[in-house]
Amino acid sequence: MQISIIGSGYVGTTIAACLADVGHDVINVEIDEDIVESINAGTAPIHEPGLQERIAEHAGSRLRATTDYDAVRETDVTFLCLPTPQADDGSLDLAVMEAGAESLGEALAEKSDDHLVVVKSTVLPGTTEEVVAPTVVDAADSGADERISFAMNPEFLRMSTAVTDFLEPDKVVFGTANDAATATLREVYAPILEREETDLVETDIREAELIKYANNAFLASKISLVNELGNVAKEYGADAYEVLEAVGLDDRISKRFMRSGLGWGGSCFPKDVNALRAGAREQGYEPELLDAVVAVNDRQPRRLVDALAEHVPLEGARIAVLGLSFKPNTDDIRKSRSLDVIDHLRAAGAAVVAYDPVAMDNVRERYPDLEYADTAESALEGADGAVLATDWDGFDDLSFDGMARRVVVDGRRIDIDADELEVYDGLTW
Ligand SMILES: NC(=O)c1ccc[n+]([C@@H]2O[C@H](COP(=O)([O-])OP(=O)(O)OC[C@H]3O[C@@H](n4cnc5c(N)ncnc54)[C@H](O)[C@@H]3O)[C@@H](O)[C@H]2O)c1
Ligand SMILES: O=c1ccn([C@@H]2O[C@H](COP(=O)(O)OP(=O)(O)O[C@H]3O[C@H](CO)[C@@H](O)[C@H](O)[C@H]3O)[C@@H](O)[C@H]2O)c(=O)[nH]1
Repeated sequence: MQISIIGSGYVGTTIAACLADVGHDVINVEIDEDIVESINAGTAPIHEPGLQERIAEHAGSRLRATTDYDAVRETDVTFLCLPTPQADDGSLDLAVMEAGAESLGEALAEKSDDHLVVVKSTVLPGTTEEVVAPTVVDAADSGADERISFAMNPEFLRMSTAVTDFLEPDKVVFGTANDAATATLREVYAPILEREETDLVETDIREAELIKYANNAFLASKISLVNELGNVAKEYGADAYEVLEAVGLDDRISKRFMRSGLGWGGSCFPKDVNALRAGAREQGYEPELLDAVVAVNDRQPRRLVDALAEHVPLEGARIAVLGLSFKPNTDDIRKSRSLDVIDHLRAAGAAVVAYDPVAMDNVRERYPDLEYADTAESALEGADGAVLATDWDGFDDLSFDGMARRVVVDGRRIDIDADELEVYDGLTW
């Protein structure tokens, strides 16, 4: 099938490479020329396991990239993978979606065949039908509403496991308004739907939009509850990890997403929970539980720095922060809790030396004056204290010998050898 993908960021690039890998002809339409060049040269523009080899294999044949929207006319279906960021007041900012939808409509004005536009971006109920569709249709010529149809297909992939999550999902959700759209989506996903483990949910567009928010709200709430229980466990001197491991044996609860600590960050949970809160309020409903979910999460970095301050006077201290990405195996630092930790440490007068295996270039743009170390051990050299902020592989095997004071506060319950440490403290245990 001929597929175009508008926006080639974390989602657009990943799904383009994966759809090419399962046999489709895919073209990425992206405004950033560096990304376009990178894909066409066979180089992944982001760090994501499994992506580089797929882009290298298919670039120039089944996978191409361009800045020119006219390319969509050669395709049967277009996926919109544009950002849907958070506005200053927490609500959903649709400006980029609207701009992309308009460019798409203008390009489709000159296509006489039927075309399916699929919203892949995370958008609140009503957005596909009330914002995206009219914008595309208005920008195309008259009669466009007869030829162009719309669908919503939320994406559940996670950073760092994006390729396998897309190719081997628990579920695929098609929100459509007619059978032809469903049939097209079935064709796109045919190789993925062959897997027995993948459930297919076919529903209306509005439900598909809300399924994505409900999914993320549920997971973020689960982690905040786990963190609240962890904070209480620490007050009692009980080990939250032992407690929650036992709780997770109950099938209804499950063992997954039970790791307490610094809390959730990333490009999705924060903005999506906030968009849902703002959307609910707009509809006249007070989302009190979701408000608390965010409040608990926002407190964790401060709690970690307070815990460190109990062992090390922070003013003038040299503190190593290990792990800067919002989770391991990605260079994505969007809403990373590590950055909040750095802000609190600097506000308390500490000199921070930071290390991350892949995310330092991204952090450097935001903190050009921070000291960066080439290795975790060199960050620890001479430090008066250290914070473990992201649970990267290899952090369980660190030597703390070079520290001036061997004080470590762990925000992620990494299995380190704490025997030689002066102080080993955990955020929630
Ligand atoms: N990142 C994730 O893990 C994830 C997972 C599921 C869903 N989502 C959702 O998918 C959407 C995209 O997220 P992302 O993380 O890939 O965003 P991103 O910011 O990484 O990528 C968006 C891309 O769109 C490009 N772009 C901006 N305006 C454009 C335009 N007018 N025309 C063409 N390209 C344009 C940008 O240059 C950028 O490369 C969001 O709605 C997000 O909530 C993200
Ligand atoms: O037990 C846990 C699990 C996760 N986290 C934190 O939660 C955040 C999010 O982690 P994860 O969900 O693995 O990563 P994302 O890539 O943000 O993926 C989420 O957000 C995506 C974008 O919407 C969705 O597609 C995914 O299904 C959803 O899991 C990270 O900061 C993790 O450190 C914890 O603190 N404890």
